[in-house]
Amino acid sequence: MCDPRIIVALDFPDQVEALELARRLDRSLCRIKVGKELFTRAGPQLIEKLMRLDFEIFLDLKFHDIPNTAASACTAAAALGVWMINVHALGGKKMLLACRESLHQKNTKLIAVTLLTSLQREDLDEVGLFDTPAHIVQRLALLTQQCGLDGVVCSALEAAQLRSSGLIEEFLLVTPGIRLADSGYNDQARVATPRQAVQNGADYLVIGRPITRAAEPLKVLEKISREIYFV
Ligand SMILES: O=c1ccn([C@@H]2O[C@H](COP(=O)(O)O)[C@@H](O)[C@H]2O)c(=O)[nH]1
Repeated sequence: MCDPRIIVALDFPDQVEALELARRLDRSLCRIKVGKELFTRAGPQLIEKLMRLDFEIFLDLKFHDIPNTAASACTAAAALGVWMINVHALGGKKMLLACRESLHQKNTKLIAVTLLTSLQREDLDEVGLFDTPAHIVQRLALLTQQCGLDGVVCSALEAAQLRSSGLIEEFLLVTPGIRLADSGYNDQARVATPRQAVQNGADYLVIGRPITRAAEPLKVLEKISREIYFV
């Protein structure tokens, strides 16, 4: 199978809308991300339905809990046969190690969210993290790699710096906060265009509303795929 770099975030309140949109996409050009809202409403049956459409699934539940609970949740998520799952790196080293261990000999990729792409410097100050997003992302990415996970979620703005900071080449950088030159930020803060993201070294681009809210989602997906193909 080819390795499409675009992951379409299906943030919908019900599975009818989600499946309808998925059927309009081209599975050779994208994977699908199912997040908290859709999974809470539609559950594991939806994952099966999307996999029957031949999509690989990133189940984006961002587990963040004590090590035993987070690790058990990872085991349960991976048992659904999804391509990728995630946890929050701020859960700390013991949690990351327990989650990694819980997926021993499983094919599911495990990545960790560094700092949400909706956060900027002032938001970090408010929760007592007195440093730049770039520094915090860097520290959390190194910790995640040391714990043996497959990669991190970060913004594309941090990707170039991470790539030149000694992370192993195979370590995956998965970047949400992707915005087209003519689309608004919505609730995102640390954003980049698809082209900038790939130039900066992102492996996968998570794109929701710019595709799912477009009048012709497939056309936007095809356009972005062409834009990043030769970068
Ligand atoms: O740091 C993060 C982690 C996850 N996300 C998720 O990605 C998509 C982005 O959707 P857009 O509509 O393109 O903004 C969404 O599902 C988030 O939950 C993120 O944005 N940032």
